[in-house]
Amino acid sequence: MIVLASQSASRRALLQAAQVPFEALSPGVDEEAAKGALRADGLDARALADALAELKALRVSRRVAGALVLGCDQTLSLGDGSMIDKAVDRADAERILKLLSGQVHHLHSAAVIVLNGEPIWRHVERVRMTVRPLSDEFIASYLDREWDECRWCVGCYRIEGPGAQLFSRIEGSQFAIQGLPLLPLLDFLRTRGVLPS
Ligand SMILES: Nc1nc2c(ncn2[C@@H]2O[C@H](COP(=O)(O)OP(=O)(O)OP(=O)(O)O)[C@@H](O)[C@H]2O)c(=O)[nH]1
Repeated sequence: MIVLASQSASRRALLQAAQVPFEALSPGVDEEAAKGALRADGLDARALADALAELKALRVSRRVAGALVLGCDQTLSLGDGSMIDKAVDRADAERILKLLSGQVHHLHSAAVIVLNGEPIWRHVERVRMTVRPLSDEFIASYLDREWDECRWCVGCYRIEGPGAQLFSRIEGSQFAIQGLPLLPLLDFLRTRGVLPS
């Protein structure tokens, strides 16, 4: 059994589908405040995802002595290294999708496992995402259908849903896009006897 320090339905679904025994606890982290402080320290997108994943796992680890606690986070970076946050409203989602249109961006999907307050494993997977050129009409119709679902997703897309229509190429793991670098995590869990080898 592991503890997932997350409120993400998508992360829970990934672990459930892979038959990883877990319980989920909310990390209770003010992510925006933490993100602001870490970015002020100059962390890039990859390091930021790793640090936030660790923070969530550490926060829950204090409450569950002896448990393997998994924290996760995702960040999205453009070619110039600038980062995109989750859309605050539908107009912001339109702005983001116009920014991503016809460009390559990277999604950084981090996972950290903490045991008794000590990080013992971490993995950040970078997925290279090529968005095809999107017309304003397509973006508007896509958000008409998908805004209520994709608003919780960094990048305004659910790759396993209509988000697939945004891309001409994806280089990396779909698991990592949906929420966490699953295969490296399963490798680690096998070494700990949580999963059968
Ligand atoms: N279903 C689905 N979810 C996605 C996709 N891309 C990103 N997400 C979700 O978008 C969210 C990214 O925000 P985060 O800040 O990393 O996580 P969160 O949802 O706030 O949840 P916590 O783990 O509690 O922080 C996660 O829940 C991801 O699982 C996707 O393509 N499909």
